[in-house]
Parts: sequence; structure tokens; C-alpha cells
Amino acid sequence: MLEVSHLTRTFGQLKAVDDVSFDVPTGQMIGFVGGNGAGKTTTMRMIMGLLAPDGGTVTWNGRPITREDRAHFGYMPEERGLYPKQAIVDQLIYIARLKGMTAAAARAEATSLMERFGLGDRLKDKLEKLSLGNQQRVQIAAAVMANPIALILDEPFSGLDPKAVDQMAGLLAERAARGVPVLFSSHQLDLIDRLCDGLVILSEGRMVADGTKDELESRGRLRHRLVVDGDAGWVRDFPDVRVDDVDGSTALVELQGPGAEQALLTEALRRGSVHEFAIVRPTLSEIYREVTA
Ligand SMILES: Nc1ncnc2c1ncn2[C@@H]1O[C@H](COP(=O)(O)OP(=O)(O)OP(=O)(O)O)[C@@H](O)[C@H]1O
Repeated sequence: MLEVSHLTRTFGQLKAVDDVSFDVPTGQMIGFVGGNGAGKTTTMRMIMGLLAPDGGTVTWNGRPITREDRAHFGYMPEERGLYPKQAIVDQLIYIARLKGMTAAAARAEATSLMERFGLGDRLKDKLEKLSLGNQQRVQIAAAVMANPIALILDEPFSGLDPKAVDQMAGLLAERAARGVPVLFSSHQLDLIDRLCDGLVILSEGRMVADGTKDELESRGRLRHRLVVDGDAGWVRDFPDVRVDDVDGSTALVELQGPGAEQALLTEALRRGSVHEFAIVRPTLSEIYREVTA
């Protein structure tokens, strides 16, 4: 398990990362979310030892992380790590050799990964000859080569088409299923929602929320949707109800007191038929907007 505790980093007057603490447990995929400049890349660089923190610690399996641990991490940096003018296969082999793989095993893994991504015939090409999306697939392949013990990926899905997103998501999920902790940043909340066991939300350097989606949902506003026969406008005058929206026969409301649920339903039934009365869980986008507002 990777643990980040009270990490802090300032650049001049700016607190880019301010007392950030979270875990990336064994076998879990954790999404790292936050607006531009929130501090995600800076945090990842500190995890990887590329930037010294002003305060706080990074631990791996309960002890301070070492250079040797990090050497076995798979890291995809924001600025991307591979060389445009070198052959793909040579770079993938080089990276795997650094992590202790034999040349033959590295070549076999590079070939198998590239074939899996439909790039089996591009192995000897220079990276720059590939489209940007395909270059991105190679960058992800580089991070997962040689069985990394953890994956730290800075916006691995940006610029990928939906099919490539599915392929890469499948690849990361496989690694997580083998026990690898995976931390990746993304602005695509739908993807985080689909892939992640948990998420960490940063805003202006500070951690504003973390937990599983269920945990975050339960902290958010819970609303009910009521669909009746006629006009639902009467809910506006009903006690213990805060109306978010009424559109014809549909009302979206927040119930404010114990028993408000039963009282509202009873009143709706007294007035006619009820077609729907359901809890509306907040979407991840709504939770995100709420905690970063
Ligand atoms: N080397 C640096 N020197 C000065 N300021 C920096 C440096 N690196 C980052 N910053 C500043 O720290 C803040 C956090 O930046 P960071 O790149 O970590 O954010 P981010 O969450 O990754 O953003 P994005 O989603 O835009 O990539 C920003 O205001 C950025 O300008």
C-alpha cells in the first residue's frame, strides 16, 4: 500500500500542495481529481521522488519509500517520458531492463503489449511516427512493462478515443486485480466513476474530499424525484420540502425532516396517482462541483 501523509510543497508564495494525505491500497484504482493547477502533478512528482516535499512523507508498505521501491513503480509523467526519435521497441526494452527484466523477456512483453493495442507492426517505428493517441498507448505500455509494483499515471486517458480508453482501462484493471495499487489523475469524471474504487479530490492544493464513490455520495445532497398525474407545483408549499425543480408533473426535491418522505408520498397519493417516487443519488460531477465550489 502506498501512503501519502501531510505532503506539502510551496513554490515561492504559492502552496501548490497543502497537507495532502491519502492511501492507495493494494489492488485498488484511485482516481486523482482536481481542476487545472490543483496540485495533482506536483503530488505525483513527490510520490515519485522527482520533487522534494517541504513537509510530509510517502510510505510504501508501512515504511519510508526508497529509491529501490520507486525504481519498480510504473510512472507516466505529465510531460510523457519517451523519446520521439527512438524506436518504440528499443525504448520499451530499455525501461523493462532498468526494472531488472532480461532482454528476451522484455522483447516478448513489448511485442505482446503492442500487439494487444493493434500496434504489433509498428514496433520498430520511431515514436513520433505514430498518431498522438497511439503514442499515448505506447506511453502507457511503458509504464506497465516489467510488472511494476505500483502505477502512478498522470492523465493517462487524455487524448484517447473511446476504444483506446476501454483497452487501457482493461489493462489497468488487470494490473489492479493482480494487487498493484494504481493512482491516476483525470479530468474525465465519467471515467473515474466507471473505473475507480475510490477517489481523491484536490482544490487549490488542498484535499477537499476522498473516499469511495458511495462514501462521497452519502455526504452529498440526497434528493427525491416525484412524478405524479397532474401538476406537481403543490410540493412548493409542502412542509419540510426544499424544491430544486418542478417541471409539469415532475418534481425534484430535497426532504428536510424525518418522516418528510412518508408525508410527501401520502399527500401525493391523496391527490392522485404516483408514477415514480425515487431517491436521486448525486452524480460524481455534482459531488465534485459541491466540494470544489
Ligand atoms: N516547478 C514549478 N514552479 C513553480 N510553480 C509550479 C511548478 N510546478 C507547479 N507549479 C504550480 O503549482 C500549482 C499546481 O500545479 P500542478 O501541475 O501540480 O497542478 P495539476 O493539478 O496537475 O494541474 P493540471 O490539471 O492543469 O495538470 C500550479 O499553480 C502550478 O503553476
